[in-house]
Amino acid sequence: MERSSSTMDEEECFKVAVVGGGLAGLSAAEVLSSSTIFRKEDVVVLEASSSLGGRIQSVSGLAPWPVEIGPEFLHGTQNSSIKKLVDEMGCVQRELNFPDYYYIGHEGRLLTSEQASEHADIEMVHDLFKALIDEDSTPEDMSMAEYLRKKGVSSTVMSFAEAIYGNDFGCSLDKLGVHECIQEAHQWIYGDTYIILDRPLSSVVNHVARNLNIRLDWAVKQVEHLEGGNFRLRSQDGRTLRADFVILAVPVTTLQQSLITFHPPLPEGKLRAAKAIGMSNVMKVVMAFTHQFWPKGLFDVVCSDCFLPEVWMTEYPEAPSAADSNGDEGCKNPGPLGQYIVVGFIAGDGASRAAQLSEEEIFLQSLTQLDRMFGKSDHSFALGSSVWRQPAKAEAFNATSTVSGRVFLKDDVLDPSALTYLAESPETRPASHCFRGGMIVNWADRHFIRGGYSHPSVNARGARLELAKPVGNIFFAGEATHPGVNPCLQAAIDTGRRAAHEVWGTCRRSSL
Ligand SMILES: Cc1cc2nc3c(=O)[nH]c(=O)nc-3n(C[C@H](O)[C@H](O)[C@H](O)COP(=O)(O)OP(=O)(O)OC[C@H]3O[C@@H](n4cnc5c(N)ncnc54)[C@H](O)[C@@H]3O)c2cc1C
Repeated sequence: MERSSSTMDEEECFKVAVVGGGLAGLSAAEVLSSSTIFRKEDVVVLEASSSLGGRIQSVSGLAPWPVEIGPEFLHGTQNSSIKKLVDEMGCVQRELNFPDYYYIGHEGRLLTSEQASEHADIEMVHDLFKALIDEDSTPEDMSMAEYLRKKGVSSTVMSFAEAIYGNDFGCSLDKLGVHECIQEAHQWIYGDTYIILDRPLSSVVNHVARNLNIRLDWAVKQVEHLEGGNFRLRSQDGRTLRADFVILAVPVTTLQQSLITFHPPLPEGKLRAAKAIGMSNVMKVVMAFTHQFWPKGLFDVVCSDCFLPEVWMTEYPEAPSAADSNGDEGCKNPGPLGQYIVVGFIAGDGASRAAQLSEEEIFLQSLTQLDRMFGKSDHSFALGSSVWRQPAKAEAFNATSTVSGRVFLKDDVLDPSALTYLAESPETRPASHCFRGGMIVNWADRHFIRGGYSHPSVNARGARLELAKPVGNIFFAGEATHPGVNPCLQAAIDTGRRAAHEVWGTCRRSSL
């Protein structure tokens, strides 16, 4: 093995290069850097973008608190590495019920979960999913859309299933694979509780990264296996370094789209496995309001037949919490637009369709939906009402236009004449009335991510295990390599730690 952090022909040499500074890569580097066989300087994390965290990102300026534009919740409290980590960090945690309301778009009705349990179509969706998981004999693999069609469900039931399950899984029903859905349900060991933290998830990232050797803006373009047995990694801008071991902790889209090339190429089976695992688009529409216009206690609404299939309301702590005093970046009050935040969550085909619209049109559709859900009915406004700025033609925008990550103010979105109209219509248009601005985040357009998260996919049996298998001294981590079809934060941590132990095991074997 070569000496670490040394230079050879002016090339730095490390024992391990971890590619990707999301939670998976950082967890891998944390295990290795604190092990008995590596020192901090032996392990380098190469992150393509200019910040750590990957899909964990928050923005300031919308609310009195950084708003998460990626993950927001801890899914489950049992057997969970992320839960253990935030407990160790002393984070205050709040439990949430999900979903606690349903909105039936075509009927214009808002139902509590108790009322929903008496709604035949909603109950049928839950029963069909439960029966699929509990069935003794697994059906042949197919998409959930096909499975439900075979069960003869109505278009209304299909549309509930799309909003309740498809959107949550991060894809459309025609991409959701029944075998991996069953596998996920059987291997889900974390429980059903949703947790939200008193501080941004970037605090967890910073905590894991606190003692690591990190290079930002280091986008790996090529991994070359050299004759001496080690690897040369080349960045997009031509820098190089060497390492004895490589851990790839990048999103599965990076392999699917061959954004990193390998010499010699990775085995065909590895690429087939990567391509078998679906990762659809996910879009978040974050909106800031000056007032709460929804019933007290309402947290989350799953909406069928609507532009936004799910919305949730976030109330941020009024007093600064521990995170502020810890001096975490982005936690200072930046002068919020509103105290009340509503997040619209769109996945799969809905997100891809929305990405073709202008930002104005996306806000228009979202606010009109919220007005209908929570305002007194007023038949005088229709979708696309002329009080809004005339949206530019959809085809004038390509997908990139919706990911500017820019904060839009009300005036950017509204025609001046609309302001007078809305001032007079707080009851019928409660959301538009107190809307102050927002942000649209289209994850397919995040250059180094290119999608939301991996979802149960058709004909993907065994693909995650195959993706996770080492190729020589190249090891694989990241949520899509979790065998439990689990695209969550704990999967990122667990796969990173697993890859670190594989490197460690290989090192120990070679030194015996
Ligand atoms: C909108 C959204 C909402 C979500 N909600 C939740 C939630 O509520 N709860 C939950 O548990 N999970 C949620 N998730 C999933 C969760 O975010 C992921 O499971 C987790 O963050 C994945 O971590 P990772 O390290 O595997 O990948 P990533 O976080 O994607 O990290 C990969 C890193 O690799 C870097 N990279 C890519 N290419 C290169 C290259 N060539 N060279 C160097 N670096 C490179 C990327 O920049 C990135 O930093 C959500 C995801 C999204 C997008």
